[in-house]
Amino acid sequence: MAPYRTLEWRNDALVLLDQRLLPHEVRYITLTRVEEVAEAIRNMTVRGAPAIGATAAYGMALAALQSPAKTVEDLLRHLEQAATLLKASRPTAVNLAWAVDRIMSLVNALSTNDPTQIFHTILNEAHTIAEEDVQTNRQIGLNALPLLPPKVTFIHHCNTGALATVDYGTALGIIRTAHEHGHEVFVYVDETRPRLQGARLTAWELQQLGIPFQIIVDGASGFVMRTRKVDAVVVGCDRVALNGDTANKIGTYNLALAAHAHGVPFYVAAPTSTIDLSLPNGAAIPIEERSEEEIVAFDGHPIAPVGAPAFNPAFDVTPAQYITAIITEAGIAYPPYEQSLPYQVETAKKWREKFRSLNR
Ligand SMILES: CSC[C@@H](O)[C@@H](O)C(=O)COP(=O)(O)O
Repeated sequence: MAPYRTLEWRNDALVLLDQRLLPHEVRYITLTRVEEVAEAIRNMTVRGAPAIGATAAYGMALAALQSPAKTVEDLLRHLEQAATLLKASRPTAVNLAWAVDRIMSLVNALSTNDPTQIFHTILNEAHTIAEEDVQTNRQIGLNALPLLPPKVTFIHHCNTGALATVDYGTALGIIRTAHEHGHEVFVYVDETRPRLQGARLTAWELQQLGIPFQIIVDGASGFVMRTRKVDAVVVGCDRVALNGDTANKIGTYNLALAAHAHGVPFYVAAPTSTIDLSLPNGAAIPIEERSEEEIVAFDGHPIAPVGAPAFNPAFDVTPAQYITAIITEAGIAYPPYEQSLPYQVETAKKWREKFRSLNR
């Protein structure tokens, strides 16, 4: 593994592992301004729904630290602007808004005249969000264990590992937990066009964990399911609507259709911070469109003819009917998701409050 976590707070700055350079270079960048944090999220220096949520929380701490405001009123105005900037940096993963709103509601509930106290409150909450993320991921892995046979072959899409979170990972965390608990694990790793999170990042993590795998091109998953024994597809998510419709990296929907056609269980690993109960279904999930450049060129090298147009939605929505189960830190949600998901969210919230009161 890399020497430090994907993201860490050190000496009043946010340190991020630059994921654009992996797997060939391990380089960290140090950010001291909220504008830099928003840009790092936008340009995918840091990516993965839980990781960008925690990053944004630390971005709010930087906003408080860098603010020239002399009064609490001015500081609150400055923080509102920072919240808007961060939330606009990537639209699909709800963890971003979830983390920023969590910080803002805490700040708004404070009655203090001391800007320093506001900064410390934000920083503590960012640390809490980061630590909760790691525990959540480990629990998702444990919750999934009963679903898996002792010898288990997965297909996995994108990167959902330690790099996509503060540590450990969600769907990759399930694979990791199975491996740690003695299951005989093999993973087909979707390369995940166009940014190759699978070939670059998931393969890098699996190699370091000593988990056997092969990279496949995204279009190979149907053939692999048909000709080789695949026990489960596991993916992460960027936003899950009340009815279970799930937004995740582009290509997930195709994978779910192939899994359905071949009778392979399709599991979504979802921290409850990624569940958006305010949306009745997936139609209202905002889907980020990224630049054509990501498709017509790779790493600055042109692939397509000069001037060729491209359409680049970064995510798609898998209808709930193709999802066998959604695994959260509170347990396993089965259809009908309108009933099971609110229960999971409520349970996780109660645990968080209990944990918070025990640590007070
Ligand atoms: C635990 S990560 C879950 C999702 O965020 C992941 O599957 C994904 O789609 C990441 O997309 P990315 O564009 O790399 O941020």
